[in-house]
Amino acid sequence: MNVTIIGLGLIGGSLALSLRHHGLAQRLIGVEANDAHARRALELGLVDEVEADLDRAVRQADLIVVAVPMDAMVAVLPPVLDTTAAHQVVIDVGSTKQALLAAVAQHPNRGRFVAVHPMAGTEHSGPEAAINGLFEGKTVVICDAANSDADAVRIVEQLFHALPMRLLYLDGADHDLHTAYVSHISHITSFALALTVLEKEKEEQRIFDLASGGFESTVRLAKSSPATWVPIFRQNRLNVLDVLDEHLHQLQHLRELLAQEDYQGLTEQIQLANHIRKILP
Ligand SMILES: NC(=O)c1ccc[n+]([C@@H]2O[C@H](COP(=O)([O-])OP(=O)(O)OC[C@H]3O[C@@H](n4cnc5c(N)ncnc54)[C@H](O)[C@@H]3O)[C@@H](O)[C@H]2O)c1
Ligand SMILES: O=C(O)C(=O)C[C@]1(C(=O)O)C=C[C@@H](O)C=C1
Repeated sequence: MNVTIIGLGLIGGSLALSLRHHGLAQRLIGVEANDAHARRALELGLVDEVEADLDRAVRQADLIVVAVPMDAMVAVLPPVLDTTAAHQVVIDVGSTKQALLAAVAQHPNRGRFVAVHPMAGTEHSGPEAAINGLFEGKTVVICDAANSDADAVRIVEQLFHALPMRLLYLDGADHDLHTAYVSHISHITSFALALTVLEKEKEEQRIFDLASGGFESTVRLAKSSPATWVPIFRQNRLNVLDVLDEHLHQLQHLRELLAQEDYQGLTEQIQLANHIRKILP
């Protein structure tokens, strides 16, 4: 397969490495808005060439992957589909789905598009962040598969099985609800934790000296880029607000138990939280 990847950052770059590693891509063509990223992607060997003209890049590929931030995704996908022919397949890798699916719902080439979300990533971005093997053993969500052509879905299923990834099928609304409840809220809490510590602990050396596994593991996501996360929060605003209200309630409850010296109550809440061990052993 010839593959065109639009957006040569963490996810586009990692997918390029995985496709190459598994012998799934013969020729890899990149499209990248940031010249420095384009140059670095070529130096790192993520793609064979970078094409400045979007239409030309799309026409040369069997598979087109759109791997740009969610605000750009909604702008880029319709023109990509305008150029897509009946033998080609287009996928996205976006973290939210409803706005994107709505943007192409009436497109005459909608059937060639398969909405895909690999549940794998890191807090880093750009071509330097690309990792071979990032997707191995992880889940990939395929959304609203019934609205894509059956042969396009089959090609995408074979591709992700080969990486290998576990396939999960959801409709766009369920996808956005459940990713808000698990993934998006985790980023909000980590940003809030970093802001809290930076506000209270003015001596940065103290943060450096005292940060151990606990702080490192809970603050890791706060290193993530606003260019990735603001568009996600914007497109999934209502679901994120819903889960954020619950989170604020939980924080308030824990605060009240401590203020009231209700240590039995705190024990019970921590035991309830420990249930997560059964789900994620
Ligand atoms: N970061 C994660 O952990 C993660 C995981 C799964 C899915 N995603 C989704 O994958 C997509 C890409 O995220 P990422 O983490 O790889 O971001 P990234 O910032 O690492 O890479 C995005 C790249 O797209 C480029 N770009 C932006 N607009 C463009 C345009 N119009 N045309 C061409 N290139 C353009 C940027 O310059 C950048 O190099 C996002 O939609 C994100 O929601 C991210
Ligand atoms: O592990 C991380 O650093 C991630 O942010 C990956 C992560 C997540 O688990 O929330 C982030 C966004 C996605 O759309 C999918 C995966």
